[in-house]
Amino acid sequence: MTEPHPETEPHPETETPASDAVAKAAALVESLAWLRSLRGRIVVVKFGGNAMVDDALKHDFAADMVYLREVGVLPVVVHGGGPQISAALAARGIPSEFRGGLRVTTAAAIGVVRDVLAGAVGPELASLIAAAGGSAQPVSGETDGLFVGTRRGTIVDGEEVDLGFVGDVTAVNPAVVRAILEAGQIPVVSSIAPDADGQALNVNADSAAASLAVALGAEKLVILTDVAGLYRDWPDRASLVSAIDATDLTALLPTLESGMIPKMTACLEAVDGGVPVATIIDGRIPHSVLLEAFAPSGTTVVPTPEKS
Ligand SMILES: Nc1ncnc2c1ncn2[C@@H]1O[C@H](COP(=O)(O)OP(=O)(O)O)[C@@H](O)[C@H]1O
Ligand SMILES: CC(=O)N[C@@H](CCC(=O)OP(=O)(O)O)C(=O)O
Repeated sequence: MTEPHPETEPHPETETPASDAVAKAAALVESLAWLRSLRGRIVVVKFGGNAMVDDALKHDFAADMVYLREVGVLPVVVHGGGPQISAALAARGIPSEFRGGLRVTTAAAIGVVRDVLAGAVGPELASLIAAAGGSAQPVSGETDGLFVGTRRGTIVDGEEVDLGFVGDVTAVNPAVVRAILEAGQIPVVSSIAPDADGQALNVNADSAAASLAVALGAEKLVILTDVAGLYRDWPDRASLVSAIDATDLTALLPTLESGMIPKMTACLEAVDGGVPVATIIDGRIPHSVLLEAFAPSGTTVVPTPEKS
């Protein structure tokens, strides 16, 4: 009797692969079209909501960014930090309130906002990406002219409200972000923008992500949040919007509340500025960014189709 050849004899345990292994292989094959469409393209990802304050979700997010970069997509992260800023202000006894989804930022608060975003949250996220096997570079909007901001207020119930040191990004010089991408790294951007006099302004991170996506000519803007997406008739859970075009969203914007106002305004700005698609996804789900790539979820905003 001849001895079985170790390299050609089937291993008894691998003769019938488990069905979950087959499903994994199928998912990899399925991801090919998506990979091809995004390879070499910039995807701006706004990291925020629950995913920012849950350690396991933070690690999953960092791993997703590393994965994207390894397969040739160019992720650029813009991070939020609302809960961390609120905690730091409270610890210092500095009052803080939101109007129209934006934080009223006093002279006492702006330094804390900058310390939390650019001094703590951004560097921590960059370290997590490094721990997940990637390479990331924290960069504040104040670095090398990345952002220039202009002060803004807001309208609440028809009344103009002064928000203090809060701004919109009105100019972007993405050279520093491009240099980080070219060095093979993942930029992690904090949403602080100096005005023309060098005064730091607090910019909502969704809004900063949209401005950056437009300036970089990104292929996609992805915004993580802590709901399943945009609800047309919040809080009616049956009213989740899976896709909406810019015209329809413009009409819906005045009916939105709180944090959804800057978020959906950001999506609109992105697609109006030439980004082909902006998506709000549920960051409470582990690996939400990768999952969205395989199986679209949340709310997708697209430009208004041209009439033929
Ligand atoms: N139409 C709506 N659809 C979805 N969420 C809404 C809507 N209107 C208000 N919200 C609220 O907005 C929140 C998201 O905004 P925010 O808390 O600022 O998000 P994040 O922390 O992810 O930046 C949701 O958790 C929800 O409570
Ligand atoms: C003007 C304004 O509201 N700025 C935000 C900046 C951080 C942010 O946008 O964080 P999230 O994405 O976690 O909400 C703030 O002070 O909370």
